[in-house]
Amino acid sequence: MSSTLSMPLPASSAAGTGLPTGREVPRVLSIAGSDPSGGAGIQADLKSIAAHGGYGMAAITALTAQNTCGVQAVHVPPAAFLAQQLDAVSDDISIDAVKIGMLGDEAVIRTVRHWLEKVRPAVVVLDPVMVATSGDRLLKESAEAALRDILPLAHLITPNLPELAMLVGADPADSWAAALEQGRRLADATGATILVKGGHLAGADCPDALVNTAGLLPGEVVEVQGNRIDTRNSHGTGCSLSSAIATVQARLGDWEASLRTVKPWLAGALEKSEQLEVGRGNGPVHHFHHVRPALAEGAFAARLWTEAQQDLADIYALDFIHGLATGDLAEKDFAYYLAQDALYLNGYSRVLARASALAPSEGEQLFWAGSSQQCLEVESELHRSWLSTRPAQGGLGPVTKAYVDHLTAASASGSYAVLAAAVLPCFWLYAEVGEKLHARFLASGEPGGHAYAAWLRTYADEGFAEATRRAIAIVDAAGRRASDHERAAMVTAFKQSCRLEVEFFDAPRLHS
Ligand SMILES: Nc1ncnc2c1ncn2[C@@H]1O[C@H](COP(=O)(O)OP(=O)(O)O)[C@@H](O)[C@H]1O
Ligand SMILES: Cc1ncc(COP(=O)(O)O)c(N)n1
Repeated sequence: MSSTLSMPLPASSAAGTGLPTGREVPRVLSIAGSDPSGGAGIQADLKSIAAHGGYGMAAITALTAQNTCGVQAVHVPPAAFLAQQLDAVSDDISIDAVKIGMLGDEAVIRTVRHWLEKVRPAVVVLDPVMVATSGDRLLKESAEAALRDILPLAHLITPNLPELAMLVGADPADSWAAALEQGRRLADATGATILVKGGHLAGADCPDALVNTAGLLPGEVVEVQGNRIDTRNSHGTGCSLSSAIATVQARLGDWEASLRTVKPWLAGALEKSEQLEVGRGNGPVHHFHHVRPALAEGAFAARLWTEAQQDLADIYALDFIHGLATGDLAEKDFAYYLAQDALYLNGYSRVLARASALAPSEGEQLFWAGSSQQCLEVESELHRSWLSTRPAQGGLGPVTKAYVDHLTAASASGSYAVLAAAVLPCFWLYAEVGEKLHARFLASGEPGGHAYAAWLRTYADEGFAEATRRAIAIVDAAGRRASDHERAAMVTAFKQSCRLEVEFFDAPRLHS
């Protein structure tokens, strides 16, 4: 073991205070090697930093040619150029946290050491990278002593078990207790906090622990439990963990809280790693597993429209629609349809009023309130004109009741988004069918003796078309804001209404 281990360099003053920078977006510098396959090194660091809301920077210590199967080559550029990179950053930018990864050789370590002594960043996390997951060396054996010497300049050191063993000059720990004991020894020797990681142990658990023997933590050992994820995609876990914890520490100033934030994220990144399908070996983790892809404007409405296509096709195939178009529809069927429409509109108006009550903005509140009023006006117009000359057709029909019940249930769900999705088909499908029927009527030369000519002309209402466009835009925006769960409920409510639109047009055949 290096003699310098017993003579730790003084850590920077901020190390002990653990004061958070309080910055919303910490500026985090990774000093590490490049992994062109994107899973480890600076590439993993920049993703991890961004995944935790930091602003990532990177000074490159070494270039590697590697992929998920192993390291093919390592090129360490002149250390003087690394010094230039580091100075370029620190001369211009306040750095809230530094993460140090692969250092490569002694000259690089010396350069980083001088820079750390000069700049004294408030948070320094050092991952003593020596050997890649694939077993390839990333630090020259001759540089191991120099690496030990730089450790006291770090506030947190994050060795895996083989690295921990090497740093304390012992055999790799074969139990968690032995690993913690080695962690204590390294904490004693460096004055830093050690993150002892359970990744290389066997068993269903995968614990990590912070170890500090200088009284910086609530206890000498602070353990954070975790379950072992069954995956071989562990390429870059150490890099990802250390840069994530540096970022969160810069914001929180509390190592335990930072570890408790980062560990579940890393577990999720390991769990979702399969989704990436990167490489044939030990694949990378999914750094952004927690970020849902944003839906583009119109994308959710487009999805709903796709869902509605079968119901639209079913509507066009109905005898009722066919009869309305040709004028051959039995008068009693039409009368039944109108009477049910009037009853439906009354219930629909109440549900739209509820949408108005739940609306998140005054504009939408006004839209639904206006639509609700419009419904009642159309209803009374139906009674005044079309229904005044036709005998009453009994009470509430079964489909009308089912439709109004469905909408009422959607309004009782309390979700504005679900309610808006449920009321949309009455705008959208009705406008679509009306426009088609009207166009067909015009194309046929508006035959004079057509029994439903006056009704078909009412379909050419630009005001209703405009209201429909607005309703679609409102539901689209609500869908984009919604959680996955709520969005799925919106689709279900929308589809149910589409189905009921089909049944509503078919009801006269069955119930008149
Ligand atoms: N299979 C796994 N399931 C859950 N967490 C893991 C797994 N493997 C590693 N980890 C976690 O990933 C981090 C890195 O650990 P480790 O694999 O020991 O280090 P390294 O990547 O440096 O070899 C630790 O937080 C560890 O607990
Ligand atoms: C450039 C670089 N830095 C670090 C590692 C170690 O990562 P891991 O041991 O997690 O594969 C690596 N493979 N490449």
